Amino acid sequence: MGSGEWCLQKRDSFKSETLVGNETVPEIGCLSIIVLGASGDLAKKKTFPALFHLYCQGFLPPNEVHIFGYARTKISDDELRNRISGYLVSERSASPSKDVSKFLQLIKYVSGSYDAAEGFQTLDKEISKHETSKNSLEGSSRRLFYLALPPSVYPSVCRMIRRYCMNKSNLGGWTRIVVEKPFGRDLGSAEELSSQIGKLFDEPQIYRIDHYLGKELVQNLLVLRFANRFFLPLWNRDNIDNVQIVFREDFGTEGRGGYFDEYGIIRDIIQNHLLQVLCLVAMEKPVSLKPEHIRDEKVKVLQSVLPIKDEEVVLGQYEGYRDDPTVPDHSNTPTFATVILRIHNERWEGVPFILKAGKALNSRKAEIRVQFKDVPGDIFKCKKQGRNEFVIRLQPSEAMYMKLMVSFIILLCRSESYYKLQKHCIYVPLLNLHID
Ligand SMILES: NC(=O)C1=CN([C@@H]2O[C@H](COP(=O)(O)OP(=O)(O)OC[C@H]3O[C@@H](n4cnc5c(N)ncnc54)[C@H](OP(=O)(O)O)[C@@H]3O)[C@@H](O)[C@H]2O)C=CC1
Ligand SMILES: O=C1O[C@H](COP(=O)(O)O)[C@@H](O)[C@H](O)[C@H]1O
Repeated sequence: MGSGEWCLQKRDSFKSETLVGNETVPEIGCLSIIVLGASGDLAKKKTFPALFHLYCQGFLPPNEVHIFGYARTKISDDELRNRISGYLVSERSASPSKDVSKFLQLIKYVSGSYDAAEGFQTLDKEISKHETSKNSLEGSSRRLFYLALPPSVYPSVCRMIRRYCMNKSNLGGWTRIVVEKPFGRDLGSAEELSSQIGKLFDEPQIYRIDHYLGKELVQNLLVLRFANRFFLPLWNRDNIDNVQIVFREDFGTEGRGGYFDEYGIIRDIIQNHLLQVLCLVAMEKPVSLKPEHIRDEKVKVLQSVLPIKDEEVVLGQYEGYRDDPTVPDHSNTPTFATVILRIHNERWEGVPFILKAGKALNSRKAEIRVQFKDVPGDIFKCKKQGRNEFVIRLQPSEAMYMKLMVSFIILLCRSESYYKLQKHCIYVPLLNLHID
């Protein structure tokens, strides 16, 4: 396959095999995907669009998959469909509007609270109705619960699922839950959450996710670092001056105050997305690509981070944040933060990792900027000499580029202006060449 070509593998469905006792049994039942918090921002911007992409690629065949939305807001099936339809974009489909309307027909909405039996009993009835209509043998069907909700409600929602909505017996079917970040508010609440969910579900049933790990260039970080000789000798304190990991968004909370104000930008972005990226940038080579080996190396990085100094933290809140009706009038929650982390180990001693995140800024961008040290013994005596940088732009328009020093003459030598320049040029300045 030539570079730049897409590799799209069509699968018939998500069916595979599941372990029942000591035996593997083929999955034969139908699949229900239940999005809890379906009225919210994550659901409309990311979860339903992601399901739509899977549907368009043939992973969610309508004869065996149904999707349920659940939240407290009292809306009809069609109202939910209208809320999300504008976010469903299929660039590669021949008939996008047909795909959208077929996909929307797979969705049913159930309204109910997150801590009372009634809503979850109704939800269970609706799921069972769908399973029966597909002639799915009781116990063979698969139920995937996606919690697009603030972490404060995970324990009660998990209890309700456990009590009222589990797959009924063990005939190759299963019940799984997907939980979003942030996982709690601090160490104590994260440990408590883990133990609460752990009492209700076995570890293989629980999926904790961070969608930054699914971004193409984040997935590429290990390959970049450990499959390219180029970077091996440079990636350390001898050559790198600082690393900046930056997230900026050009919109504010937009009605998400119910979740955001309780957590703030540090818990929303830095503690999870940016720390995951930091770990991949800073970690040592794992023994293999097994998840446990990668996790072990990430944990070592986190264990080596020194306590943060107050003078190396800046917090801010954008003007107008409190005008959002879902935000309390006197909120002190930060919507911007810069934090310097220092990793106390042989590779990174003395190299600041500058983490920045902010909402309602002037542009939308997420990037990793590695700034190299100045070249020793500069013979060019050029005060404008910039630093070498290696930049990985995670979004928008994924890119990797380097900032290198070159001479002006070389840059223009193939263009007409070179010849014009030659006549006048006595002094050749150094240029910061930006290769995108
Ligand atoms: N938005 C995004 O792009 C992303 C968000 N996430 C994570 O997803 C989760 C949800 O975020 P998001 O959808 O943005 O947030 P929202 O504020 O949109 O909340 C989602 C839904 O949860 C319910 N809800 C909100 N606040 C509360 C509350 N205090 N108690 C009970 N229910 C509440 C509301 O539904 P109703 O009132 O109808 O019940 C709301 O529609 C968070 O953990 C966030 O970190 C992760 C990745 C990206
Ligand atoms: O997790 C979150 O991420 C989004 C930004 O995600 P992106 O993939 O569009 O960069 C952010 O808006 C939200 O506040 C946060 O909860």
